[in-house]
Amino acid sequence: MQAVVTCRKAGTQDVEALFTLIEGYARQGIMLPRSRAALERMIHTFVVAEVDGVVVGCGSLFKLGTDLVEIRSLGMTDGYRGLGIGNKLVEFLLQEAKEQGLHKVMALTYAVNFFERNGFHVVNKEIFPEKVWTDCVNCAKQHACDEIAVLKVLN
Ligand SMILES: CC(=O)SCCNC(=O)CCNC(=O)[C@H](O)C(C)(C)COP(=O)(O)OP(=O)(O)OC[C@H]1O[C@@H](n2cnc3c(N)ncnc32)[C@H](O)[C@@H]1OP(=O)(O)O
Repeated sequence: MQAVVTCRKAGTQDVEALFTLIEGYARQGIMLPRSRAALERMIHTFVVAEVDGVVVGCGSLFKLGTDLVEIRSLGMTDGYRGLGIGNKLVEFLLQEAKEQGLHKVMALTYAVNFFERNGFHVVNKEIFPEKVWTDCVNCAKQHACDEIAVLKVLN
């Protein structure tokens, strides 16, 4: 029987799964760490992907301005990468952004090809307002950021 993949908004019952997933990538320097308390506070910004009811991926939308939002904390658990679930999560996040009336979606990432396949293009980091960099104070690489900025403008 084929596995059922679904995307949905996260709830407080997902905090532990999100914490574990993000912590794993934070240790590899791919994501910023998020405490359980912070996740609880920001849970309304998160979406999750489930396979047969088990959380295998997540992503979040962080509002940066009246029309600009950032995709953050996007990742799959081991064994679930490369199965098209990331594409589904991004689609879901873009739909969420649209419903919130936000038409410019950006991300800072190393997975540039993945975002390009989802209709984003590489842009100069300098085009974003100062506000974008609020989270960077928590990043070990803040003075040597090598992530690439990508942007998608929604119709
Ligand atoms: C803003 C941020 O949060 S950036 C952090 C991004 N997260 C990470 O780097 C964590 C590690 N990676 C992952 O968790 C996942 O691989 C993700 C989120 C990047 C992509 O999710 P997946 O489910 O693996 O991607 P999916 O299977 O939908 O792949 C879609 C396409 O992107 C490509 N792709 C997937 N991951 C990557 C990557 N890291 N770099 C480049 N291309 C990629 C795939 O080859 C695939 O191409 P295809 O459609 O021609 O086959």
